[in-house]
Amino acid sequence: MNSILQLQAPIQQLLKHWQQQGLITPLDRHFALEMVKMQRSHIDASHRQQDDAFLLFICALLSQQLSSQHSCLVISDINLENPLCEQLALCQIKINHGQLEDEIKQLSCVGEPEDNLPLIIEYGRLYLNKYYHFEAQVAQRLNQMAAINLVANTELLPAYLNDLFDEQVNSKQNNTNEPLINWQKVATATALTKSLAVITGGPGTGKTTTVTKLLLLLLTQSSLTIKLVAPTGKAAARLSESIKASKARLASQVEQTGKQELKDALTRIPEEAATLHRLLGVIPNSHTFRHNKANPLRLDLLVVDEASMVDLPMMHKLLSALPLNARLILLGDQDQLASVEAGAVLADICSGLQQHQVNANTTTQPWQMRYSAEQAQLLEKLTHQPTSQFVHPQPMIGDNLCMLMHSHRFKGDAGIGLLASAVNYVDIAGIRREWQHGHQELTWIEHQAQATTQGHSPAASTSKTQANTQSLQLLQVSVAAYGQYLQMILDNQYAYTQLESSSAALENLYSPTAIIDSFNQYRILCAMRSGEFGVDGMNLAMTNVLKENQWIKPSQEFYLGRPIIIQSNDYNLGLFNGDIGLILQDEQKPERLMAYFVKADGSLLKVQPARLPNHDTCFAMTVHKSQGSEFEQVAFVLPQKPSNAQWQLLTKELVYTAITRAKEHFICLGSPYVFEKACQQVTSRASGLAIRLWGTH
Ligand SMILES: Nc1ncnc2c1ncn2[C@@H]1O[C@H](COP(=O)(O)OP(=O)(O)OP(=O)(O)O)[C@@H](O)[C@H]1O
Repeated sequence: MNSILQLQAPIQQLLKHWQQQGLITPLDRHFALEMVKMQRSHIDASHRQQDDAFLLFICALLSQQLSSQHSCLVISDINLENPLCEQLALCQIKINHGQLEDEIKQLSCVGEPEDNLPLIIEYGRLYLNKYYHFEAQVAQRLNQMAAINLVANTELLPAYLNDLFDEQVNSKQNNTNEPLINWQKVATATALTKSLAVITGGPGTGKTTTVTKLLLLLLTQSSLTIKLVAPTGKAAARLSESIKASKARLASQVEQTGKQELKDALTRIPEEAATLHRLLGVIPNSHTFRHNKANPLRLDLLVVDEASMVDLPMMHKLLSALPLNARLILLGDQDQLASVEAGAVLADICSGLQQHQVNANTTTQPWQMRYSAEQAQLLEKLTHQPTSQFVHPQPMIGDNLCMLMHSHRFKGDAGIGLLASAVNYVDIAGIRREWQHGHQELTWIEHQAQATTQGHSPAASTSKTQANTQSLQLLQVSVAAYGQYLQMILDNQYAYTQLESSSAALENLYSPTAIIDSFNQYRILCAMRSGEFGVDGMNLAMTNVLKENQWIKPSQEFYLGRPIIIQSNDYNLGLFNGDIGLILQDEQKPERLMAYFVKADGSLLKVQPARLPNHDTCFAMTVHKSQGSEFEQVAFVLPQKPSNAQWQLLTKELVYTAITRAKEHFICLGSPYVFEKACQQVTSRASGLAIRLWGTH
């Protein structure tokens, strides 16, 4: 018990009970006690025991919320069934829902936005002061930028837009009777007319294609300093690759126009993307960045890809460092897992377009664009697309948004796209239909009580494998998939032994980049970290089965072919949380092993294994860590019998994110019950950002 703070016996009992039941963590307890201490310093000694207990209760609830990545506590959502409420009567506390907000406002450490107090209440939400300011300032800046209209050349732009957008795509969009709209064209026009543009959509809906065309048009009009960023190194590398590919595709279209200004502008579209951390300028061992409000970034236009991964504190830092006259384009998929840290900024920005909550009975499109009459008219003038049907009396920041809804990556009847869409709409009948359809791109492996061990595959033939036999089929697939990069490593090993006798062997060597590319074709993604079917269990199973098949020799920590995922940042080495590499023979000195990583700009980073920061093996990784990456084949592993705590993590967004990491083949090891129940758990993060951007809707 805190030595300075003397709590009365019932309150001590209450705290003890909460902790024993695992309802609060030591951090929650510490935070709540600090608030009580502070309250005591503000009120006279005659304070009542109920005051302490009530404050402890509210602070424990708030702290619980923050640990679950919510930005605040929504007071009307406080559930009196919450186990924390049991035993409150011991301290003579009665919670009266109707008066709860007023009672919280009476607490001396709770204040209004302008008060310098640790807790702030606004819009029926209780915030930690710091989070309140993050949220309020992010909203203020977004609203400010959203209101800035740019002068669009209505004489020239329609012709350019026609040059770049093929009207034929419309006919493929959907088979409803709704007028077909080329949303990529509309999104480009949106970003040409607004200082802030948010272009969202699922995988392959053409976000990069659209932004490349947009940059092309902008660069025909003026020379701009443009920066491309993404939250992780992997996502930045993908953005860079996608922009290059998109430019290459655009080249022939531009050529056909015969317009020199377009040809010139195409060469000026930047291709290199950096991580957000790199852009903002990391200061080692500090949470602050070199670029901030006092030292803004030097750029005219910033494109942020994978914006769903940007958490509230990071968005705050980014917007603070953005020059006042800069333009911002956010790209991302609002349906993916929300950021690892607090907030769901992209989902909140898009929330005003939501027509209804997605639930198990919904199969209709839940989103609809929301324009002001002026913007709809301008967009129609520029694009000749019928946007007026989406005029809304309260457009708010709707004028700045565009949602792309048609995936060009997955052909209309491709299983991955159809399954992802059914999961996204929580369409259980659709999910069952897609699994039963027999799509080539989808493979279902059922968790079974007892797996058969017939067959002579390497995995099945082993007796020492520690993995549960239920995952044998998956291990066989994984051995075959990982065998590709491991074969390249073995070929290199042989070639190195031949180097002395034949210099021609050098030509046969695979580069580290080629081997890492091959490794990145396939990945096991687990819903959980721990347990037999979590990352730890699957990594152990893979290590054993690959060893028994003599692909690897894991007798020492850093063995040839070991995949590594970095778990913490090391600014000196230039390695960051989530970076993935391989232990390979050193190209210069093949007798020693080095860890190789491909960085965001495509360059290779070679590090002595002993110097690696915190890391793990990475045959399997969590779905969370896979955000921003894609693989040809993905094997998604669900737990067999989730515990109560594990059920909390099994959400629709997790399943959707796992499926959409796969480009060609999606395998799932699970049970239909767990898969479907996970899809029915739709995440919602408590925040006030949506209200600040959209008002109450
Ligand atoms: N209008 C279109 N017509 C035909 N194909 C298109 C169109 N737009 C995009 N594509 C194709 O779809 C694929 C995905 O496009 P793009 O990379 O722009 O999508 P994205 O939304 O950025 O994808 P990701 O989810 O990977 O970020 C590309 O092969 C691209 O050529």
